[in-house]
Amino acid sequence: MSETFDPELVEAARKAFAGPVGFLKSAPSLNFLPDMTVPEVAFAGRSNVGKSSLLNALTNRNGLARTSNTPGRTQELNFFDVGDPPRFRLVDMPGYGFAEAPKDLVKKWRFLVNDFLRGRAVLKRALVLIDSRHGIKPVDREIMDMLDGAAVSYRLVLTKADKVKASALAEVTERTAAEVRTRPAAHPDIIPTSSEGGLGIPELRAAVLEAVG
Ligand SMILES: Nc1nc2c(ncn2[C@@H]2O[C@H](COP(=O)(O)OP(=O)(O)OP(=O)(O)O)[C@@H](O)[C@H]2O)c(=O)[nH]1
Ligand SMILES: [Mg+2]
Repeated sequence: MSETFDPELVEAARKAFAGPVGFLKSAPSLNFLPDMTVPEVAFAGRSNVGKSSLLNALTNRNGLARTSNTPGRTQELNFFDVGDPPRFRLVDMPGYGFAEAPKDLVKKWRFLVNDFLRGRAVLKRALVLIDSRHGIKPVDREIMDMLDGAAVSYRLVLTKADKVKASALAEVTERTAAEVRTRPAAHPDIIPTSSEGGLGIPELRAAVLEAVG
């Protein structure tokens, strides 16, 4: 189910995210990653699920991460530093699983999960975003299998909550929580969010701050 966060953590997270945010680097390949000096949280999910929009909502900066109606907008790993000096780093990942996705993108994703998500010591958590209207899809299960297999700690976040009725949101939250309960590396609680309406944004900030310690 959804979770209640300590108000002090929520306030600390609000302050942390209100500080300077800078685009650090776009990494076209795993040979060009930033140094491992700052703890990281990565945003994963199907194309068009709202990863870049959520990153903008969290940092309260429209247009920081580029968003688009066309699936496949984000093609590289994009790193954003929060705080100066940086307190943590947010990683906007390319989306997976869109219909027109070239085969090599699926391969690229396997590679990303195996080599980036598993191999990066500073990566504290992955957030796996799920569209509130659709719930978990088979391709999300594939990604969760990889994360469980690689023992990468992750948390499921519902996006676009403003697009569904409250009753449908409660239902998809419960259904999603029931499914992740059996997954070893998944956090048991789900955070429903909306980048448009602001639902769940303070809570997700708190979850990020908690993950980076
Ligand atoms: N109504 C509503 N629309 C949203 C929300 N979040 C994102 N969108 C819209 O969904 C579309 C995709 O958003 P992006 O943030 O670009 O999605 P993405 O996951 O980064 O996509 P890729 O980079 O292609 O993987 C855009 O048209 C957004 O405006 C939300 O919370 N509510
Ligand atoms: Mg994107």
